[in-house]
Amino acid sequence: MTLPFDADDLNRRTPPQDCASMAEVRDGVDRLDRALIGLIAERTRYMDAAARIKPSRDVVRDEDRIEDVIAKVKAAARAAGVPETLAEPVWRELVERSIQHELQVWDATREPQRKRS
Ligand SMILES: C=C(O[C@@H]1C=C(C(=O)O)C=C[C@H]1O)C(=O)O
Repeated sequence: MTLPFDADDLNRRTPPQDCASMAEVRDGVDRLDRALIGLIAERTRYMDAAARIKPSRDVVRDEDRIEDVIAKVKAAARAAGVPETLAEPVWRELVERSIQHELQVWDATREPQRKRS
């Protein structure tokens, strides 16, 4: 499997501790954002797969799995030195938007009579 972003593009960034100008800082942020979008794009393809696999619209939103995702992200954030106060709200929003996407895909790929009325 290849990485879902251009590693050469990312590798051209100046490490944060070596940045001497805001131009270098912003170039590094822009390169990371492109990589993050690539990762979020692939995360979204898993939402498409979930919409294909789940048997009913009622199970698109799974509260236990949401809390499992958030707990794992908080642990990963702690390990990586990312403040939980940054990671948790970002992921809660990402999951909510992902569920909206999954619901749209679920509806678009089912027969009209099986859609929510
Ligand atoms: C992809 C799923 O569907 C939803 C989306 C989730 C996510 O963005 O990680 C988590 C829970 C679900 O409500 C899933 O159930 O795993």
